[in-house]
Amino acid sequence: MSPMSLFLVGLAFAAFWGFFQVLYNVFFHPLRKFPGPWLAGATSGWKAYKEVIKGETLAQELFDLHRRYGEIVRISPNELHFGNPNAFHDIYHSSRRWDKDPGLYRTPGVKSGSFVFLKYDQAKERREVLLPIFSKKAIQNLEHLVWRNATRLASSITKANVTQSSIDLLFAFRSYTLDTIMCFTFGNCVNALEAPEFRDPLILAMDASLRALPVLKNFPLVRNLIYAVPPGLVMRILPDAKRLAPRLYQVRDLIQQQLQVVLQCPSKLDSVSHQTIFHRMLDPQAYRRKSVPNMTSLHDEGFTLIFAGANTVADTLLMGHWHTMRRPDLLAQLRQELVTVWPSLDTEPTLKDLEALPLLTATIKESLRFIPSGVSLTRVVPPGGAVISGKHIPGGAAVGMAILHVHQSAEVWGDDVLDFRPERWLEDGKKDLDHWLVPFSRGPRMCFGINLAWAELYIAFATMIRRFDLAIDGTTPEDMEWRECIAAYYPRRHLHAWCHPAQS
Ligand code: HEM
Repeated sequence: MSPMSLFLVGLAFAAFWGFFQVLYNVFFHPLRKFPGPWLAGATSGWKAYKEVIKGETLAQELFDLHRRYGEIVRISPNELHFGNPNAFHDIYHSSRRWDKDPGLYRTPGVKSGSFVFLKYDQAKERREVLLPIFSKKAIQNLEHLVWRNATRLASSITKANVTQSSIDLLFAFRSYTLDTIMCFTFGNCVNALEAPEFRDPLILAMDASLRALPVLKNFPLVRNLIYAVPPGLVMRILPDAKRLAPRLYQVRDLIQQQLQVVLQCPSKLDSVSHQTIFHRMLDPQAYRRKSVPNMTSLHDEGFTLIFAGANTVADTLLMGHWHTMRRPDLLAQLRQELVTVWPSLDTEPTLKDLEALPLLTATIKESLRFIPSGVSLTRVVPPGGAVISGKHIPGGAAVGMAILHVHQSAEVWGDDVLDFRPERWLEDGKKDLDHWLVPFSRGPRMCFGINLAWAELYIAFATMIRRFDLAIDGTTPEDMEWRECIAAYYPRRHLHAWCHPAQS
């Protein structure tokens, strides 16, 4: 058979297979009775089209889809999205140790990090090893490290101020959180805070690589190819490689280099005053089975911890500062409150002092409510099915709910749900709001960096508001529109602010 005939036979076979799949999805699939756009139920191409070709944030469109189709929407042949906030607590309940969905969690191309383990048991084993370095007590003992990075952030901003430039707060906050997570986990920070204009190569590479994630999430074949084939070959065979591949590989390489710095010179760890992932993961005594995982596991854990820990905190700071700067009255009240525990700029307060400030705490909670988190954190319903939000869902279905849909539910937060109003946290009878604040998710796979995150948030908010007179430099609400790329990607001009040193 000639190559052309072979090609035509292949094409015919693919067309037949595609047709057969659409028929199955529409008429025989266990989820066929769930409502949603017809095309979404028929083919996963609908979601790919929205997320990759149109570059949309599906979570935003889902508000409209839930209004049209009800509280459960079929957004892919085997995936349901829930719109009722109660469903969040059903899916991410501590008793539900469901697998993570490979469709989403294989996207980063690593398999053995806390964030990407599909099975609860694997995640639990690793969590037991790492939890001691992320416990509340461990973080309290290391708050000086966070303060040190916040002070470095302030001094880099002050230096930039001398040249009369406003600050790119997205990259400034990401530099602060990247240095902090690197210092905690690797004991070796990249000094992103000292990079000119906060544009460290790792910051730029991590940001640019976000754009590749929707492609990798929606096209498993592409991603398997990209991760399996050596970079040089990928560059030749992938049409969009020039834009996508170098950044992805750059991030991996840079993190690998950081690991190597420590692995090749273990004595570096002697000067680190705290336990890092190296101390924990390479200690056989930390494991029930008393054996340590291989180097790939160490790399995967480092890689995912950096992604899980850096952008999330920075994006919360970004949203919080954007909204707070738009309310000068709030900024002034926060400054007043801070002065009570931080009267002279020469002596910083303690984390405990900050935690006792009601308005600061409320502002952080409200910032966490505004976190740009639109990804549906999909889980696989176990065989036999489960009841979610009062409905029976067949086993094998991927189910999830974007945090955005809990945080923007008017039913929970009231008609002013879209207003940034920290005061809501201070009003009487609003204690139950905490139940609906779920930025770190809930249940057995809930974030275990929560204590570090809160410490970073308190210390950075306090530093920025106490040390600087802040004002937005030309950023518009359109600039702040983000695209869901598993993490948030800001395609327009980043939030820029004037940060003039405050009088002591
Ligand atoms: C404001 C900051 C943060 C937010 C909003 C946040 C949010 C989340 C969410 C929603 C999850 C659940 C994801 C899922 O279900 O797949 C998660 C998991 C995780 N987070 Fe965070 N996170 C933050 C900071 C951090 C930090 C600082 C670390 C530091 C190491 C961290 C490490 C992790 C890890 C390792 C997991 C995976 C846990 C598991 O699957 O068992 N996070 N985070």
